[in-house]
Amino acid sequence: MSIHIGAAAGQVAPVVLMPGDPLRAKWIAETFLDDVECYTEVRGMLGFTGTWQGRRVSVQGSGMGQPSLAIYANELFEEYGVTTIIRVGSCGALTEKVAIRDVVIASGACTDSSMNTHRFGGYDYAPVADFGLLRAAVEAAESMEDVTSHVGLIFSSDSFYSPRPELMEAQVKHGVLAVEMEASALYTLAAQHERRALAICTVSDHIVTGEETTSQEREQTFGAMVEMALRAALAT
Ligand SMILES: O=P(O)(O)O[C@H]1O[C@H](CO)[C@@H](O)[C@H]1O
Ligand SMILES: O=c1cc[nH]c(=O)[nH]1
Repeated sequence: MSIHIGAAAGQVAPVVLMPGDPLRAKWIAETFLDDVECYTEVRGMLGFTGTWQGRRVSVQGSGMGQPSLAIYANELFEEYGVTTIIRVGSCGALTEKVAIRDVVIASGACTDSSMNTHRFGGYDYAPVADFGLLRAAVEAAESMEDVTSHVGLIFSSDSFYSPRPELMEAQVKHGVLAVEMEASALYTLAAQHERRALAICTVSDHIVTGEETTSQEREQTFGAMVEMALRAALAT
């Protein structure tokens, strides 16, 4: 057991899907996996292992924000030998190029977080997705007819309720498609540990049009990104 994950050695699979919401983790495990066991309930941050098309896969909630995700990603990489983490999150669209419920596959993640400022002593660092996972996710997305997907930059913010939303305008002018709160830390930690990571997010809120989905929809209806993630993780 690690401090924040109550699993014994071997209970976590090498491939982990990671939603922020622990109840989305439960829904994913119950909906997509066979032979599911819950391996942790520590702090209510649920984790499950099961099989998908005969291959072992885990689903672990990360909580909200980069400090929380970093706790789970560090423990999964360092104490459970996890090789691959794919975040399956929700996000807010920052441009009308992206619609509510579209899926954004994040090639890279910008951030306002001090975590990387601190880590790199003020130098900029460009957190990017694992290329093999990115390519496999794009190939999976291209074969799925009922979902529109986009590949590009996202913004991992420390604030859901931003005190200075106008600062996002420059990001959008430089190609950022959507905002969420975890991918930058995930990509950085995967690079540090020489493991693979990708973030795939469904648009739950549209910052331009004001459209939004309900809590229940965020928990239980973003299945296309989960299928993409499973296909990407296990194709490579
Ligand atoms: O739905 P999840 O995966 O939690 O992701 C998004 O939703 C949360 C905010 O509501 C943040 O964690 C953000 O990144
Ligand atoms: O607007 C949004 C929606 C989901 N997650 C975020 O961080 N922001």
